[in-house]
Amino acid sequence: MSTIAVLGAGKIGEALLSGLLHAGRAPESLLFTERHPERAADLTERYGIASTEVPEAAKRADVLVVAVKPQDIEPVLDQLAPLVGPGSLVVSLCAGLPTALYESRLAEGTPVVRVMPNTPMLVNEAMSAISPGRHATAEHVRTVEELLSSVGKVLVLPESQQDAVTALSGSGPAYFFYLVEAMIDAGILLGLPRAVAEQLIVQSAVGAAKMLNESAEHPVLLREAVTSPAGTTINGIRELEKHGVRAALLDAIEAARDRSVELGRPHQQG
Ligand SMILES: NC(=O)C1=CN([C@@H]2O[C@H](COP(=O)(O)OP(=O)(O)OC[C@H]3O[C@@H](n4cnc5c(N)ncnc54)[C@H](O)[C@@H]3O)[C@@H](O)[C@H]2O)C=CC1
Ligand SMILES: O=C(O)[C@@H]1CCC=N1
Repeated sequence: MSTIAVLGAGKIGEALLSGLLHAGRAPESLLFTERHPERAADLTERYGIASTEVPEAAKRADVLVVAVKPQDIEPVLDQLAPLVGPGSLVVSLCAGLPTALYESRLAEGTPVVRVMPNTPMLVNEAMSAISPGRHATAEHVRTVEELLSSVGKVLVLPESQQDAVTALSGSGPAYFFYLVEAMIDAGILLGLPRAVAEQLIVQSAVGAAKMLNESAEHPVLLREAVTSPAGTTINGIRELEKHGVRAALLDAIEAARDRSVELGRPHQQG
């Protein structure tokens, strides 16, 4: 079995490690590096996965997954530069960072694949979009596709779409959580106990997600089926429209896309 090293075991790094274990990978086939020793010790205790340093990770792993914040990439590139080459496979999970950045800093011919996953990886329901860089072959793409398929769904897309993907599915779970949080608050406003409001809304979200996933019908039709003539739902919809919630979502996702572009800008070539 191949060895995978995650460089930077924060929220998404942990989600990947945990998801891979959940999918049946042996802890011995996984490694991670982490700059905070207490965090590293905690992860090793919880998951039985060993932490290491970048040179050891580069030596032992077939796949090096970079999962540090985009703002922390420079020292990682400096460390990787003398250690990786065409025989390695570098997978970047970093928002905004182009494969060209890695290619310009690592040995000529180093294959790089850019991925935008999301935290539902923790429960095997990730949505990941993957884009090969200049030196990544179909085989490299297959390797990354296989890896991420074990923790959710995968699409292979051109890298030019990665900033939009980041805004939609990378950040998307946060917007659903935000909506759920606001709806629970509404339950509190109406006088329901918090635990009851939570159960009502979370199960409604799970049910709605399942219908979206399993029904062949468009979301508009699913919504219409809940919206009875002169019923309750349409009164709520009128308020959502009055408050411009649809436009707010368009703006929010566009702003997230813009930030992804901005995160990559200092590293733009030429
Ligand atoms: N959190 C999310 O939902 C998603 C995050 N991402 C991307 O994943 C990357 C990580 O994001 P998060 O996990 O949220 O951030 P985070 O801050 O939770 O994790 C980053 C981890 O990297 C460690 N780190 C930083 N520099 C290091 C170094 N030189 N060596 C070893 N460890 C180092 C930090 O100590 C931290 O634990 C970002 O680039 C982000 O754009 C992508 C998709 C979703
Ligand atoms: O907020 C962020 O920058 C990261 C990337 C996508 C989701 N979380």
